[in-house]
Amino acid sequence: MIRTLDDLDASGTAVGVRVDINSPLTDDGQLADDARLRAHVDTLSELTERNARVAVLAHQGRPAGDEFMPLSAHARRLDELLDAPVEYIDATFCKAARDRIEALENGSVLVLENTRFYSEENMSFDPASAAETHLVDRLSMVLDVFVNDAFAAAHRSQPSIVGFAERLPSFGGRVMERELEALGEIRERPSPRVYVLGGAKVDDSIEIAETVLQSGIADTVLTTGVVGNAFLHASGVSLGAETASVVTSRARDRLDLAADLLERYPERIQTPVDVAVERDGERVEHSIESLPVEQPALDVGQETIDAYTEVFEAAGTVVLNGPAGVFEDERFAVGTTELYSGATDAGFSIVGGGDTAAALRQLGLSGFDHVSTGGGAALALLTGEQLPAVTALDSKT
Ligand SMILES: Nc1ncnc2c1ncn2[C@@H]1O[C@H](COP(=O)(O)OP(=O)(O)O)[C@@H](O)[C@H]1O
Ligand SMILES: O=C(OP(=O)(O)O)[C@H](O)COP(=O)(O)O
Repeated sequence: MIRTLDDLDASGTAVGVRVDINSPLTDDGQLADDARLRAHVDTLSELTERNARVAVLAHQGRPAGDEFMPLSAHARRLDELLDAPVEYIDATFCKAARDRIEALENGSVLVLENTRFYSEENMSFDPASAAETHLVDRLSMVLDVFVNDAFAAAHRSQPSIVGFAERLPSFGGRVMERELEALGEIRERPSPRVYVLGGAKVDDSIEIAETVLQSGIADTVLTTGVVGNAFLHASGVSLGAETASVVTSRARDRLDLAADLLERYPERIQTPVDVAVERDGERVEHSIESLPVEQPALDVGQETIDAYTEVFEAAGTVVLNGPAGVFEDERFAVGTTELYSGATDAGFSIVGGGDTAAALRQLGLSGFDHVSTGGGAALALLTGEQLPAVTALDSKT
């Protein structure tokens, strides 16, 4: 068990809070979505209301990526979202940043610059080595305690995620606490547990399918999206050249494992029984028996939706990751809309994933028991892994 804000006497202390506000951006560098910022309001408000001096640590994008940007827009948005004053400095751990942290008034917030502007933050370290990095070493001089609220980055072993717990009294924030509570005890969630794996990260999903089936975390795996097409392809169904090419471009070396899983768990993995393609501008559905077709399969068909929805009705827990089709085009958003709405009928429903969250917002879908702020982190936890951020917090409790 990690320590939480309930265990922290925050008043007057300088608290470093690692958040994950890595967000989609518009072409001119503005925030396209502020869901991850809103998620951290509880933790940040609680600390300012308790008179802490708060230094916010966060990343945005990856080096050389389109979304590798400063955190100035994020700081402006946090200033709107929080009652406390929020300042921003385009420095992370140099003397100027440390001086600003020391000059902070109780109950105010300073957003430090993107941690990934510094090379060490883009590498993996064990906690003891992470504690020796420049970022952790120098910030530890001016911080009294550390709060990790960055659940969505908790599967990374980067200095700002795992290093501070070695140097400072460390606590999990409210997002971290809620996510671990909802996702950490997956084996204790009611059975049958059904994992619906869709989207386009085919190799990752095949590996997740293996882990959750083998460990018994999932009773059944339902496949949709490119993942569903990949399982069909692996089972020997001739989908047509276009769909096969999407599958093979997304699945580098895991299709053999998919074929193996279908043989090992024939009763526990389901693949689509029909797909939807575009013909003359219209959505047209084809049963698997009537394949191959020339056009790419862009969604699951109605019979698949019905069959999977029936599985949800008897499910204790449903975990969904990845859209069931190309939801960006409304003709092919049917599978995603119907399956995600259907999943809310299960005893307990959990959804996660960056594109999945965007799909839910775009399609106006809600009513889940837990919507995770994390994609990779949520799935790692849902396969029973312990996350590096949690290991670091745990070891110092
Ligand atoms: N049948 C399909 N063919 C092509 N792309 C698809 C298909 N089904 C889903 N996708 C695409 O998968 C993408 C999202 O997948 P992914 O990144 O794995 O999701 P997440 O970020 O939620 O884990 C979307 O852009 C969607 O258009
Ligand atoms: O957006 C994130 O992960 P996600 O896309 O798996 O939800 C986190 O900010 C982690 O980012 P990273 O995958 O660049 O380490």
